[in-house]
Amino acid sequence: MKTFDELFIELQERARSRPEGSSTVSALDAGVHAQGKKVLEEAGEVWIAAEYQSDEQLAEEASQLLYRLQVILLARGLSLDDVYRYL
Ligand SMILES: N=c1c2ncn([C@@H]3O[C@H](COP(=O)(O)OP(=O)(O)OP(=O)(O)O)[C@@H](O)[C@H]3O)c2ncn1[C@@H]1O[C@H](COP(=O)(O)O)[C@@H](O)[C@H]1O
Repeated sequence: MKTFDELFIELQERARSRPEGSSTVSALDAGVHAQGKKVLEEAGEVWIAAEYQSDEQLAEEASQLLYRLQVILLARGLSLDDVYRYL
């Protein structure tokens, strides 16, 4: 189990060290267009899960949306503090 902040630190480390087989490295290399499509895809899956699926499926889709959101922030060089100051 990890928190949103802990995941972001982990992804920053993946971006820095670029380990073989990392999903994050592949997603970063795919570029902003592909990253944006993933954010939209996962957001749609969250909506579908909320309307038609189980609590567990909703939670899983939400985790994927959070991951994809972090990837797009990371690719742009933003930190979580850049976002938190608007909360
Ligand atoms: N939380 C995630 C995570 N969520 C989603 N994904 C990626 O997203 C893929 C699933 O996306 P798809 O679009 O294929 O999913 P889908 O077909 O829509 O699947 P469903 O939504 O229908 O279930 C997975 O195979 C992963 O590549 C993730 N990849 C990595 N992480 C975490 O990120 C950290 C670093 O991972 P690596 O970079 O792979 O080392 C680790 O803590 C991982 O657990």
